[in-house]
Amino acid sequence: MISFSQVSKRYPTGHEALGGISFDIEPAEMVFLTGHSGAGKSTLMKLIMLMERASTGQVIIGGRNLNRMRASQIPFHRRQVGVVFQNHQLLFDRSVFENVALPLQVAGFHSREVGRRVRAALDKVGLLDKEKLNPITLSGGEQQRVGIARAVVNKPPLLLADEPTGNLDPALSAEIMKLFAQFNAVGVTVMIASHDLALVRRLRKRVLTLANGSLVHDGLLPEPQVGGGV
Ligand SMILES: Nc1ncnc2c1ncn2[C@@H]1O[C@H](COP(=O)(O)OP(=O)(O)OP(=O)(O)O)[C@@H](O)[C@H]1O
Repeated sequence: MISFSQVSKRYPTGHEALGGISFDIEPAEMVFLTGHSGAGKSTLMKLIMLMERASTGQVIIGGRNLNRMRASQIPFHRRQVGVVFQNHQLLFDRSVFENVALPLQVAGFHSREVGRRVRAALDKVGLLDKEKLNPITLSGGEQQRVGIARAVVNKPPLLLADEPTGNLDPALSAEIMKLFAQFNAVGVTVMIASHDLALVRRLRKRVLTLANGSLVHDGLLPEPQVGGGV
């Protein structure tokens, strides 16, 4: 589903955010992306969304080579990739329903189909009874759920989340991760950037770790050493 082959990204400032990264993620895998601040996590996700282009190397998403993708094909590509941000980027002058409906309206769905799909997405994140509310009246965890419903409403095969639990307490963070795992269980490929190593470790999924733009670990995180000795 995601294939990076010797991918580097140098910004116009001259800063190399990623240097020679290679990895493959199969359809329906769930992986975490970790690393220090500035390690290159957001840059890697921006390459997948085609918000940035690789300087060298090859990025293939869902069988399509992004290096060769023309500008006219980018909207179609973006519809295949649901994105969840830390600050969820909801519109506070619209209802929960309207926020989740946006991607479908942009894609030109008929209003009856929009209603059906929005309610299905809100049901999946447990917010069906809040559709008429303004998201500003919701808790942080509920707002993040609205962001997730919006990301999955047109059923993308790939879901990316950049620090989706950054502002949430541990219990809410675990709930949000459970939601991602549920989407993954029905076949969605999921990639989540997170600083929360304790939470990531508990979920026992593959972890890609970046340091200064290089991939320094790929696999399960080792269990923490407790107490030392034996
Ligand atoms: N548009 C840009 N122009 C120039 N440099 C950039 C740009 N975006 C990111 N960088 C630099 O590239 C490096 C990687 O940034 P990136 O945002 O990918 O890191 P990150 O791992 O997501 O960090 P954080 O966890 O703090 O979000 C940083 O040194 C950053 O300053």
